[in-house]
Amino acid sequence: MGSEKVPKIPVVHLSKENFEPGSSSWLAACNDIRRALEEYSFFEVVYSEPSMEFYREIISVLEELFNLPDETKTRNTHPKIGHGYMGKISGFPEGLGIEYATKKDECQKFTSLMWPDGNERFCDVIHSYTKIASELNQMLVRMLFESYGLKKDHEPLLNSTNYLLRLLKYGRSLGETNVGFKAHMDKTFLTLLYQNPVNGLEIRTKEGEWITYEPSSPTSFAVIAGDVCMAWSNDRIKSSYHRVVVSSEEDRYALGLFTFLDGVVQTAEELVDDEHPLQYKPFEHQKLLHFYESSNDPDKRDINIMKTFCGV
Ligand SMILES: O=C(O)CCC(=O)C(=O)O
Ligand SMILES: [Fe+2]
Repeated sequence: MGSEKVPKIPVVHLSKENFEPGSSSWLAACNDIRRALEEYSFFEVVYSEPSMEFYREIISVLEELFNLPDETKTRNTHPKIGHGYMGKISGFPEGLGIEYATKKDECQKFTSLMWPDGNERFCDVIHSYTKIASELNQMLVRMLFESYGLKKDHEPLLNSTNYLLRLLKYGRSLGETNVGFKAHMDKTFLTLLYQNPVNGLEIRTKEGEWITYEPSSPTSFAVIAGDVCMAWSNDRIKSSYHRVVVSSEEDRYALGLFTFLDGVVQTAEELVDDEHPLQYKPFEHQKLLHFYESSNDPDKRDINIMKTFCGV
């Protein structure tokens, strides 16, 4: 019998209510999060929300949105790639972005663009979902800082965080065998992904093996480390290389919450020492996005662009 270990995506259980910062279970979870990110750049968090009933609402409003005519969805324009409407091009899902989605008026603006006569239910559901996911993101950042012994330092980072919500649909057209998202690394600090029961998200391990994310419950989120987390952590946490391959007949819906930072981002000085010499110069997150978008390198999705952008 083979004794080879099959790599498994780490799972962390967190609850909004029953979790006292500083308690032993909190500190143990902080360390689990750090270890998961250092080892896999990715983990599953089983959270206390959303309820099953709210989960159904989320998926139902997504179906309603993607059923709108293309000429309505394409009204969602944005100068930044992936922030507005993403058409159905080969290798990518259909997507719609809502920048600053934690703000109710931004959700309202998007809703009015899609439904000029209004759609209060859509607006409320999407805004409430973003609230849940952004609170979870804040808790995770706080725990990550704490696990490195950087107790109070998470506040400036959280205060300068902006959220982009991307709504995604992977639907197979006639004749297509699968639909997906080409392998890439996110240009975020962290990304939180939530989905319907149709799987497809895969991550590549350090050993080069692709493993499928199979969420264990409707309160599971995938947590993905992005390029900015890699620079902040001085390469202790690598950016996750991931892709989506959906071969199911059923449509896959996913919601991605992407975090971007204002101002200058610097590597945490406590994470620089003789064993871990400084890898990245301070940089602006917005300039990183611009650098990536304006690069003509056909392999830019597959390489560590941080080294070229701001490597020491
Ligand atoms: O659909 C997913 O689960 C992943 C999407 C993704 O990787 C992205 O939007 O950057
Ligand atoms: Fe991604």
